[in-house]
Amino acid sequence: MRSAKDFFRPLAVGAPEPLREIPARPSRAIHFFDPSNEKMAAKVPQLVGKVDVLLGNLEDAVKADRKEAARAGLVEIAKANEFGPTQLWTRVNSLDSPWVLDDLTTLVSEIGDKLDVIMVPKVEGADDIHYVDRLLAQLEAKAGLDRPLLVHAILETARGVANVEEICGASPRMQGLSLGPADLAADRRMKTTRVGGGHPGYLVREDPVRDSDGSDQQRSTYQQDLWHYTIARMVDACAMHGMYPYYGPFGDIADTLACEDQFRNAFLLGCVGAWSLHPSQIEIARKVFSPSVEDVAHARRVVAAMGDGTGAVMLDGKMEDDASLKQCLVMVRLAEELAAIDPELKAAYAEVPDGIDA
Ligand SMILES: CC(=O)SCCNC(=O)CCNC(=O)[C@H](O)C(C)(C)COP(=O)(O)OP(=O)(O)OC[C@H]1O[C@@H](n2cnc3c(N)ncnc32)[C@H](O)[C@@H]1OP(=O)(O)O
Ligand SMILES: O=CC(=O)O
Ligand SMILES: [Mg+2]
Repeated sequence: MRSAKDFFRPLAVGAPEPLREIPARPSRAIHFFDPSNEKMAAKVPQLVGKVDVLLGNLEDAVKADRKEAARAGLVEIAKANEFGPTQLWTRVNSLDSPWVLDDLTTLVSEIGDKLDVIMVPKVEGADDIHYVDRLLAQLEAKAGLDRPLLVHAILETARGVANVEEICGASPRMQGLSLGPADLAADRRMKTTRVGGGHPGYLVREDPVRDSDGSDQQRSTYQQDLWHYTIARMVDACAMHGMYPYYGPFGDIADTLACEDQFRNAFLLGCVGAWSLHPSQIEIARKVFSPSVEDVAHARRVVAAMGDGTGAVMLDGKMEDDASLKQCLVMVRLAEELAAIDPELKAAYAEVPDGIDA
Protein backbone atom coordinates (compact mmCIF):
# COMPACT_ATOMS: atom_id res chain seq x y z
CA MET A 1 0.00 0.00 0.00
CA ARG A 2 1.28 3.46 -0.91
CA SER A 3 1.57 6.02 1.86
CA ALA A 4 -0.73 9.05 1.58
CA LYS A 5 2.48 11.14 1.43
CA ASP A 6 3.55 9.34 -1.76
CA PHE A 7 0.27 9.74 -3.52
CA PHE A 8 1.19 12.95 -5.32
CA ARG A 9 4.71 11.88 -6.27
CA PRO A 10 5.20 11.02 -9.98
CA LEU A 11 5.26 7.25 -10.57
CA ALA A 12 8.25 7.51 -12.91
CA VAL A 13 11.38 9.64 -12.89
CA GLY A 14 10.76 12.65 -15.13
CA ALA A 15 6.96 12.26 -15.26
CA PRO A 16 4.85 15.36 -14.55
CA GLU A 17 3.51 15.89 -11.03
CA PRO A 18 -0.01 14.56 -10.48
CA LEU A 19 -2.75 17.18 -10.19
CA ARG A 20 -4.16 17.89 -6.72
CA GLU A 21 -7.56 18.77 -8.15
CA ILE A 22 -9.33 17.73 -11.35
CA PRO A 23 -10.22 20.87 -13.31
CA ALA A 24 -13.97 21.43 -13.78
CA ARG A 25 -14.00 21.70 -17.58
CA PRO A 26 -17.44 21.61 -19.21
CA SER A 27 -18.03 18.24 -20.85
CA ARG A 28 -21.74 18.08 -21.58
CA ALA A 29 -21.33 15.88 -24.66
CA ILE A 30 -18.45 13.45 -25.10
CA HIS A 31 -18.75 12.98 -28.83
CA PHE A 32 -17.61 9.58 -30.10
CA PHE A 33 -16.11 9.16 -33.56
CA ASP A 34 -14.29 6.31 -35.25
CA PRO A 35 -11.02 7.82 -36.53
CA SER A 36 -10.78 5.08 -39.18
CA ASN A 37 -14.14 6.09 -40.68
CA GLU A 38 -13.34 8.69 -43.33
CA LYS A 39 -16.75 10.35 -43.24
CA MET A 40 -16.72 10.72 -39.46
CA ALA A 41 -13.09 11.87 -39.41
CA ALA A 42 -13.90 14.51 -42.02
CA LYS A 43 -16.52 16.00 -39.67
CA VAL A 44 -14.10 16.45 -36.74
CA PRO A 45 -12.77 19.92 -37.72
CA GLN A 46 -16.36 21.25 -38.00
CA LEU A 47 -17.14 19.95 -34.51
CA VAL A 48 -14.25 21.79 -32.84
CA GLY A 49 -15.78 24.57 -30.71
CA LYS A 50 -19.27 23.08 -31.13
CA VAL A 51 -18.88 20.14 -28.78
CA ASP A 52 -17.17 20.13 -25.39
CA VAL A 53 -15.30 16.84 -25.90
CA LEU A 54 -14.25 14.99 -29.05
CA LEU A 55 -13.38 11.35 -28.34
CA GLY A 56 -11.48 9.21 -30.81
CA ASN A 57 -12.87 5.76 -30.12
CA LEU A 58 -10.58 2.78 -30.59
CA GLU A 59 -12.63 0.14 -28.71
CA ASP A 60 -16.06 -1.40 -29.35
CA ALA A 61 -17.78 -0.23 -32.56
CA VAL A 62 -14.40 -0.25 -34.35
CA LYS A 63 -13.95 -3.45 -36.33
CA ALA A 64 -11.03 -5.69 -35.33
CA ASP A 65 -9.36 -5.26 -38.71
CA ARG A 66 -9.64 -1.44 -38.41
CA LYS A 67 -8.03 -1.08 -34.95
CA GLU A 68 -4.66 -0.01 -36.29
CA ALA A 69 -6.23 2.33 -38.84
CA ALA A 70 -8.30 3.92 -36.06
CA ARG A 71 -5.19 4.48 -33.90
CA ALA A 72 -3.24 5.94 -36.83
CA GLY A 73 -6.27 8.04 -37.83
CA LEU A 74 -6.50 9.56 -34.37
CA VAL A 75 -2.80 10.47 -34.40
CA GLU A 76 -3.28 12.16 -37.79
CA ILE A 77 -6.40 14.06 -36.70
CA ALA A 78 -4.78 15.24 -33.46
CA LYS A 79 -1.67 16.47 -35.27
CA ALA A 80 -3.63 18.21 -38.02
CA ASN A 81 -6.03 20.18 -35.82
CA GLU A 82 -6.02 22.75 -33.06
CA PHE A 83 -8.83 22.02 -30.62
CA GLY A 84 -9.27 25.37 -28.87
CA PRO A 85 -11.87 25.05 -26.09
CA THR A 86 -12.80 21.51 -27.16
CA GLN A 87 -11.09 18.73 -25.24
CA LEU A 88 -9.61 15.74 -27.05
CA TRP A 89 -10.16 12.37 -25.39
CA THR A 90 -9.66 8.81 -26.54
CA ARG A 91 -11.20 5.48 -25.54
CA VAL A 92 -8.47 2.83 -25.75
CA ASN A 93 -9.09 -0.88 -26.08
CA SER A 94 -9.67 -2.96 -22.96
CA LEU A 95 -6.70 -3.91 -20.79
CA ASP A 96 -6.91 -7.61 -21.78
CA SER A 97 -7.01 -6.88 -25.53
CA PRO A 98 -4.13 -7.33 -28.00
CA TRP A 99 -4.27 -3.61 -28.92
CA VAL A 100 -4.18 -1.61 -25.71
CA LEU A 101 -0.41 -1.58 -25.18
CA ASP A 102 0.17 -0.13 -28.64
CA ASP A 103 -2.78 2.24 -28.16
CA LEU A 104 -1.21 3.73 -25.04
CA THR A 105 2.41 3.78 -26.21
CA THR A 106 1.56 5.28 -29.61
CA LEU A 107 -0.93 7.87 -28.40
CA VAL A 108 1.11 9.15 -25.46
CA SER A 109 4.33 9.40 -27.44
CA GLU A 110 2.77 10.87 -30.61
CA ILE A 111 -0.06 13.08 -29.35
CA GLY A 112 0.22 13.08 -25.54
CA ASP A 113 0.48 16.89 -25.62
CA LYS A 114 -2.90 17.14 -27.41
CA LEU A 115 -4.83 14.56 -25.38
CA ASP A 116 -6.67 15.51 -22.21
CA VAL A 117 -8.25 12.29 -20.98
CA ILE A 118 -7.84 8.57 -21.65
CA MET A 119 -11.04 6.60 -21.22
CA VAL A 120 -10.37 3.03 -20.09
CA PRO A 121 -13.18 0.51 -20.69
CA LYS A 122 -14.23 -2.43 -18.52
CA VAL A 123 -12.31 -1.31 -15.43
CA GLU A 124 -12.89 -3.84 -12.66
CA GLY A 125 -10.83 -2.65 -9.72
CA ALA A 126 -8.01 -0.48 -8.41
CA ASP A 127 -5.39 -2.86 -9.88
CA ASP A 128 -6.49 -1.92 -13.41
CA ILE A 129 -6.00 1.77 -12.61
CA HIS A 130 -2.63 1.14 -10.91
CA TYR A 131 -1.38 -0.56 -14.08
CA VAL A 132 -2.49 2.32 -16.32
CA ASP A 133 -1.21 4.91 -13.83
CA ARG A 134 2.37 3.58 -13.78
CA LEU A 135 2.49 2.93 -17.51
CA LEU A 136 1.24 6.45 -18.28
CA ALA A 137 3.87 7.94 -15.96
CA GLN A 138 6.64 6.03 -17.79
CA LEU A 139 5.31 7.06 -21.19
CA GLU A 140 4.83 10.69 -20.14
CA ALA A 141 8.43 10.81 -18.88
CA LYS A 142 9.71 9.33 -22.13
CA ALA A 143 7.65 11.77 -24.20
CA GLY A 144 8.74 14.75 -22.05
CA LEU A 145 5.15 15.76 -21.30
CA ASP A 146 4.69 18.59 -18.82
CA ARG A 147 1.14 17.80 -17.66
CA PRO A 148 -0.31 14.48 -16.59
CA LEU A 149 -2.93 12.73 -18.70
CA LEU A 150 -6.17 12.11 -16.85
CA VAL A 151 -7.99 8.78 -16.68
CA HIS A 152 -11.72 8.13 -17.07
CA ALA A 153 -13.09 4.66 -16.29
CA ILE A 154 -16.19 3.08 -17.79
CA LEU A 155 -18.31 1.29 -15.22
CA GLU A 156 -19.55 -1.66 -17.21
CA THR A 157 -19.03 -4.86 -15.26
CA ALA A 158 -20.63 -6.06 -12.05
CA ARG A 159 -17.19 -6.22 -10.43
CA GLY A 160 -16.47 -2.65 -11.51
CA VAL A 161 -19.70 -1.47 -9.89
CA ALA A 162 -18.93 -3.41 -6.70
CA ASN A 163 -15.45 -1.79 -6.58
CA VAL A 164 -16.47 1.69 -7.68
CA GLU A 165 -15.11 3.54 -4.66
CA GLU A 166 -11.67 1.88 -4.82
CA ILE A 167 -11.50 2.58 -8.57
CA CYS A 168 -12.15 6.28 -7.96
CA GLY A 169 -9.57 6.44 -5.18
CA ALA A 170 -6.85 4.51 -7.04
CA SER A 171 -4.98 7.44 -8.59
CA PRO A 172 -4.89 11.24 -8.55
CA ARG A 173 -5.36 10.97 -12.35
CA MET A 174 -8.97 9.81 -12.00
CA GLN A 175 -11.09 12.39 -13.84
CA GLY A 176 -14.46 10.65 -14.06
CA LEU A 177 -16.67 7.65 -14.59
CA SER A 178 -19.17 6.79 -17.32
CA LEU A 179 -21.97 4.29 -17.13
CA GLY A 180 -21.59 1.59 -19.81
CA PRO A 181 -25.14 0.21 -19.90
CA ALA A 182 -24.63 -2.22 -22.80
CA ASP A 183 -21.64 -4.15 -21.43
CA LEU A 184 -22.98 -3.83 -17.90
CA ALA A 185 -26.35 -5.34 -18.89
CA ALA A 186 -24.55 -8.27 -20.54
CA ASP A 187 -22.19 -8.82 -17.61
CA ARG A 188 -25.04 -8.74 -15.10
CA ARG A 189 -27.19 -10.98 -17.31
CA MET A 190 -29.91 -8.34 -17.36
CA LYS A 191 -32.66 -9.17 -19.87
CA THR A 192 -32.55 -6.04 -21.99
CA THR A 193 -30.99 -5.87 -25.44
CA ARG A 194 -31.14 -2.07 -25.60
CA VAL A 195 -28.08 0.20 -25.43
CA GLY A 196 -29.11 2.28 -22.41
CA GLY A 197 -32.53 3.78 -21.82
CA GLY A 198 -35.54 2.20 -20.14
CA HIS A 199 -37.56 -0.93 -20.83
CA PRO A 200 -41.38 -1.09 -21.00
CA GLY A 201 -41.37 -4.27 -18.91
CA TYR A 202 -39.58 -2.64 -15.95
CA LEU A 203 -42.50 -0.93 -14.25
CA VAL A 204 -44.68 -0.58 -11.20
CA ARG A 205 -48.48 -0.87 -11.39
CA GLU A 206 -50.95 1.01 -9.24
CA ASP A 207 -53.08 -0.93 -6.75
CA PRO A 208 -56.41 -2.40 -7.96
CA VAL A 209 -59.32 0.02 -7.76
CA ARG A 210 -62.83 -1.40 -7.84
CA ASP A 211 -65.79 0.54 -9.35
CA SER A 212 -69.11 0.68 -7.46
CA ASP A 213 -70.44 -2.05 -9.80
CA GLY A 214 -67.58 -4.31 -8.66
CA SER A 215 -65.60 -4.17 -11.92
CA ASP A 216 -61.85 -3.46 -11.89
CA GLN A 217 -60.73 -0.08 -13.23
CA GLN A 218 -57.86 0.11 -15.67
CA ARG A 219 -54.66 0.25 -13.57
CA SER A 220 -51.96 2.73 -14.55
CA THR A 221 -48.35 1.57 -14.87
CA TYR A 222 -45.22 3.66 -14.48
CA GLN A 223 -42.03 2.74 -16.25
CA GLN A 224 -38.97 2.75 -13.96
CA ASP A 225 -35.35 3.65 -14.65
CA LEU A 226 -33.18 0.53 -15.00
CA TRP A 227 -30.04 2.58 -14.39
CA HIS A 228 -31.00 4.58 -11.32
CA TYR A 229 -29.08 2.44 -8.83
CA THR A 230 -25.84 2.39 -10.81
CA ILE A 231 -25.91 6.08 -11.67
CA ALA A 232 -26.57 6.99 -8.04
CA ARG A 233 -23.61 4.85 -6.86
CA MET A 234 -21.41 6.39 -9.52
CA VAL A 235 -22.42 9.94 -8.56
CA ASP A 236 -21.63 9.34 -4.87
CA ALA A 237 -18.28 7.72 -5.62
CA CYS A 238 -17.29 10.58 -7.92
CA ALA A 239 -18.41 13.32 -5.53
CA MET A 240 -16.48 11.64 -2.70
CA HIS A 241 -13.28 11.60 -4.82
CA GLY A 242 -13.54 15.01 -6.56
CA MET A 243 -14.34 13.45 -9.95
CA TYR A 244 -17.09 13.82 -12.55
CA PRO A 245 -19.85 11.30 -13.36
CA TYR A 246 -21.37 10.84 -16.85
CA TYR A 247 -24.26 8.94 -18.33
CA GLY A 248 -22.89 6.84 -21.24
CA PRO A 249 -24.48 5.87 -24.57
CA PHE A 250 -28.11 6.02 -25.66
CA GLY A 251 -28.33 3.67 -28.64
CA ASP A 252 -31.78 4.55 -30.02
CA ILE A 253 -30.53 7.43 -32.14
CA ALA A 254 -33.99 8.12 -33.64
CA ASP A 255 -35.69 8.43 -30.23
CA THR A 256 -34.43 11.88 -29.38
CA LEU A 257 -37.16 12.45 -26.78
CA ALA A 258 -36.29 9.37 -24.69
CA CYS A 259 -32.60 10.22 -25.05
CA GLU A 260 -33.29 13.68 -23.64
CA ASP A 261 -35.24 12.14 -20.72
CA GLN A 262 -32.44 9.69 -19.90
CA PHE A 263 -29.83 12.44 -20.06
CA ARG A 264 -31.99 14.72 -17.87
CA ASN A 265 -32.42 12.05 -15.19
CA ALA A 266 -28.64 11.75 -15.09
CA PHE A 267 -28.22 15.55 -14.94
CA LEU A 268 -30.67 15.86 -12.06
CA LEU A 269 -28.90 13.08 -10.16
CA GLY A 270 -25.54 14.84 -10.47
CA CYS A 271 -23.97 13.80 -13.79
CA VAL A 272 -22.16 16.49 -15.78
CA GLY A 273 -22.53 15.01 -19.27
CA ALA A 274 -23.28 12.05 -21.50
CA TRP A 275 -21.92 10.44 -24.66
CA SER A 276 -23.14 11.47 -28.09
CA LEU A 277 -22.87 8.67 -30.64
CA HIS A 278 -24.39 10.62 -33.52
CA PRO A 279 -24.20 14.35 -34.33
CA SER A 280 -27.93 14.64 -33.52
CA GLN A 281 -27.23 13.82 -29.85
CA ILE A 282 -24.74 16.67 -29.34
CA GLU A 283 -27.45 19.33 -29.12
CA ILE A 284 -29.53 17.18 -26.78
CA ALA A 285 -26.64 16.86 -24.33
CA ARG A 286 -25.73 20.53 -24.63
CA LYS A 287 -29.30 21.52 -23.79
CA VAL A 288 -29.85 19.06 -20.96
CA PHE A 289 -26.52 19.50 -19.16
CA SER A 290 -26.75 23.33 -19.16
CA PRO A 291 -28.96 24.64 -16.34
CA SER A 292 -31.99 26.58 -17.60
CA VAL A 293 -31.98 30.37 -17.48
CA GLU A 294 -34.90 30.16 -15.00
CA ASP A 295 -32.95 27.85 -12.66
CA VAL A 296 -29.91 30.11 -12.80
CA ALA A 297 -32.08 33.18 -12.15
CA HIS A 298 -33.67 31.50 -9.13
CA ALA A 299 -30.30 30.35 -7.81
CA ARG A 300 -28.90 33.87 -8.10
CA ARG A 301 -31.89 35.32 -6.23
CA VAL A 302 -31.35 32.87 -3.39
CA VAL A 303 -27.64 33.72 -3.26
CA ALA A 304 -28.50 37.43 -3.11
CA ALA A 305 -31.22 36.94 -0.48
CA MET A 306 -28.95 34.85 1.75
CA GLY A 307 -26.47 37.69 2.34
CA ASP A 308 -23.57 36.27 4.40
CA GLY A 309 -24.85 32.76 3.65
CA THR A 310 -26.17 31.89 7.10
CA GLY A 311 -29.61 31.84 8.65
CA ALA A 312 -33.01 31.34 7.00
CA VAL A 313 -35.13 33.54 4.73
CA MET A 314 -38.49 33.25 2.98
CA LEU A 315 -38.47 33.66 -0.81
CA ASP A 316 -41.65 33.16 -2.88
CA GLY A 317 -43.23 31.36 0.08
CA LYS A 318 -40.34 28.91 0.46
CA MET A 319 -37.71 28.56 3.14
CA GLU A 320 -34.09 29.04 2.04
CA ASP A 321 -31.10 28.48 4.33
CA ASP A 322 -27.40 27.60 4.41
CA ALA A 323 -28.06 24.22 2.76
CA SER A 324 -30.31 25.43 -0.05
CA LEU A 325 -27.76 28.18 -0.68
CA LYS A 326 -25.17 25.45 -1.36
CA GLN A 327 -27.59 23.82 -3.83
CA CYS A 328 -27.98 27.16 -5.58
CA LEU A 329 -24.21 27.72 -5.70
CA VAL A 330 -23.83 24.40 -7.59
CA MET A 331 -26.13 25.86 -10.25
CA VAL A 332 -24.50 29.31 -10.32
CA ARG A 333 -20.97 27.90 -10.57
CA LEU A 334 -21.93 25.54 -13.37
CA ALA A 335 -23.52 28.47 -15.22
CA GLU A 336 -20.26 30.44 -14.84
CA GLU A 337 -18.14 27.56 -16.15
CA LEU A 338 -20.42 27.10 -19.14
CA ALA A 339 -20.65 30.83 -19.87
CA ALA A 340 -16.84 30.92 -20.07
CA ILE A 341 -16.86 28.60 -23.11
CA ASP A 342 -20.33 29.05 -24.62
CA PRO A 343 -21.13 32.57 -25.93
CA GLU A 344 -24.86 31.80 -26.40
CA LEU A 345 -25.24 30.69 -22.80
CA LYS A 346 -23.10 33.61 -21.64
CA ALA A 347 -25.61 35.99 -23.24
CA ALA A 348 -28.62 34.08 -21.90
CA TYR A 349 -27.29 33.89 -18.34
CA ALA A 350 -26.19 37.56 -18.44
CA GLU A 351 -29.83 38.58 -18.73
CA VAL A 352 -30.57 37.38 -15.21
CA PRO A 353 -29.25 39.25 -12.15
CA ASP A 354 -26.02 38.06 -10.59
CA GLY A 355 -26.81 37.59 -6.91
CA ILE A 356 -23.28 36.60 -5.94
CA ASP A 357 -22.07 40.19 -5.90
CA ALA A 358 -25.26 41.55 -4.32
C1 LIG B 1 -21.94 0.55 -26.34
C2 LIG B 1 -20.85 1.47 -26.78
O1 LIG B 1 -19.70 1.17 -26.68
S1 LIG B 1 -21.34 3.01 -27.44
C3 LIG B 1 -19.86 3.73 -28.08
C4 LIG B 1 -19.37 3.06 -29.34
N1 LIG B 1 -20.23 3.34 -30.48
C5 LIG B 1 -19.99 4.39 -31.28
O2 LIG B 1 -19.01 5.11 -31.09
C6 LIG B 1 -20.97 4.64 -32.40
C7 LIG B 1 -20.65 5.93 -33.13
N2 LIG B 1 -21.66 6.22 -34.13
C8 LIG B 1 -21.81 5.52 -35.25
O3 LIG B 1 -21.08 4.57 -35.53
C9 LIG B 1 -22.86 5.99 -36.20
O4 LIG B 1 -23.39 7.22 -35.82
C10 LIG B 1 -24.06 5.01 -36.37
C11 LIG B 1 -23.58 3.63 -36.85
C12 LIG B 1 -24.79 4.87 -35.05
C13 LIG B 1 -25.02 5.63 -37.38
O5 LIG B 1 -24.28 5.95 -38.54
P1 LIG B 1 -24.99 6.32 -39.91
O6 LIG B 1 -25.97 5.24 -40.26
O7 LIG B 1 -23.93 6.65 -40.89
O8 LIG B 1 -25.82 7.61 -39.51
P2 LIG B 1 -26.35 8.74 -40.44
O9 LIG B 1 -26.58 8.20 -41.85
O10 LIG B 1 -27.53 9.37 -39.79
O11 LIG B 1 -25.16 9.78 -40.47
C14 LIG B 1 -25.30 11.07 -41.02
C15 LIG B 1 -23.92 11.66 -41.25
O12 LIG B 1 -23.29 11.84 -39.99
C16 LIG B 1 -22.07 11.12 -39.94
N3 LIG B 1 -21.90 10.59 -38.60
C17 LIG B 1 -22.61 9.59 -38.00
N4 LIG B 1 -22.16 9.39 -36.76
C18 LIG B 1 -21.15 10.27 -36.56
C19 LIG B 1 -20.30 10.52 -35.48
N5 LIG B 1 -20.38 9.83 -34.32
N6 LIG B 1 -19.40 11.53 -35.60
C20 LIG B 1 -19.28 12.23 -36.74
N7 LIG B 1 -20.05 12.00 -37.83
C21 LIG B 1 -20.99 11.03 -37.73
C22 LIG B 1 -22.21 10.03 -40.99
O13 LIG B 1 -20.93 9.62 -41.44
C23 LIG B 1 -23.00 10.74 -42.05
O14 LIG B 1 -22.11 11.54 -42.80
P3 LIG B 1 -22.48 12.01 -44.32
O15 LIG B 1 -23.62 12.97 -44.20
O16 LIG B 1 -21.21 12.64 -44.78
O17 LIG B 1 -22.85 10.77 -45.07
O1 LIG C 1 -19.28 1.08 -23.55
C1 LIG C 1 -20.42 1.30 -23.28
C2 LIG C 1 -21.39 0.29 -22.99
O2 LIG C 1 -22.55 0.66 -22.78
O3 LIG C 1 -20.99 -0.89 -22.97
MG1 LIG D 1 -18.84 -1.03 -23.39
